[in-house]
Amino acid sequence: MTIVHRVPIIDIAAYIQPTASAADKTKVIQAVKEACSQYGFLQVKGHGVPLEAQQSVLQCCKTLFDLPQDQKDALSLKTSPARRGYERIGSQVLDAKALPDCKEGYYVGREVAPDNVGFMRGPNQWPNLPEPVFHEPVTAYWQHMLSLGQALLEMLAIGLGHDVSTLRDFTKEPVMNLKLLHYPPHLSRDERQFGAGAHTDFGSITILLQQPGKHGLQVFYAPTQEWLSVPALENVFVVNMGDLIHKWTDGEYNSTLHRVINASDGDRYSVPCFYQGDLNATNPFKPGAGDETVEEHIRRKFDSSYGLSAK
Ligand SMILES: O=C(O)CCC(=O)C(=O)O
Ligand SMILES: [Fe+2]
Repeated sequence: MTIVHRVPIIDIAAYIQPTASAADKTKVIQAVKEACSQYGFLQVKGHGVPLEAQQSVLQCCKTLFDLPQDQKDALSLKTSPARRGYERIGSQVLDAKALPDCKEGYYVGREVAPDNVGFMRGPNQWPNLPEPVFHEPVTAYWQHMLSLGQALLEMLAIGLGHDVSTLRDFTKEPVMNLKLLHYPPHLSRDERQFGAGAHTDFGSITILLQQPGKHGLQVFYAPTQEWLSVPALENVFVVNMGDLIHKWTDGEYNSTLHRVINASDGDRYSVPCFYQGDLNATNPFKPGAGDETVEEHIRRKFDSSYGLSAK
């Protein structure tokens, strides 16, 4: 019998609901742990993020990327020390063996005053759109991701046998950035062209919202050397482990290669949320081990993917 491998869908409602029994919470945590070890990826439902908030942020993608090119270029992330703002199609090379990615993107994170600027810290570059059209739905979605990110990290920590309190420094003032993404229709016949080249994510965890029905994400499953397609399902988030969690758990939670080829006829929008963590934190699971900080790790990985020198 052939075994079909697929990224599991896990209902995490029992962890989030205060009234759920301890036994049900344990079951969810165990299922999450197994998915993180085997695939490095899971899909979550029962997450508590309102569907309208998801639909609104996807609409924000369309509104933003429909703006004239010069208005988008005026928000370029390359001029922002906080690494917030817009990148043109072809700006990022996620896989050095492939062509530059066929996607445009826009990073937005916690709003920080201009006098508190630093790496991934500082003001956002908001487009010239009415606040209820862009700023407000994006900010509301960011808040939902912060709560879901916290819950997921707790599940990961408990699954490894730690108390939730071990996450205190790491989740104190976490850097967590949304990336609004637009993949135009995939027209190239060049095998080296991807929407997003094969890569692992840099940070701790990524919570990805795919536009429902717009498939395109593929995850590498090393035991069988297969690329597994992860369908774009409504009200289901894709969650994956980043390089920090991989390193900090000695690979027990796997940071897995993935890539995107827009498999739909038209445009594809998606919104990954990169939960990096508090920049000053080190490995919460091995305090005092002398690891590099979150900032040192992220700066190295992020800047090299854009050809930026570390500042
Ligand atoms: O757009 C997607 O489905 C995934 C994007 C992704 O992997 C990334 O931006 O790191
Ligand atoms: Fe990714």
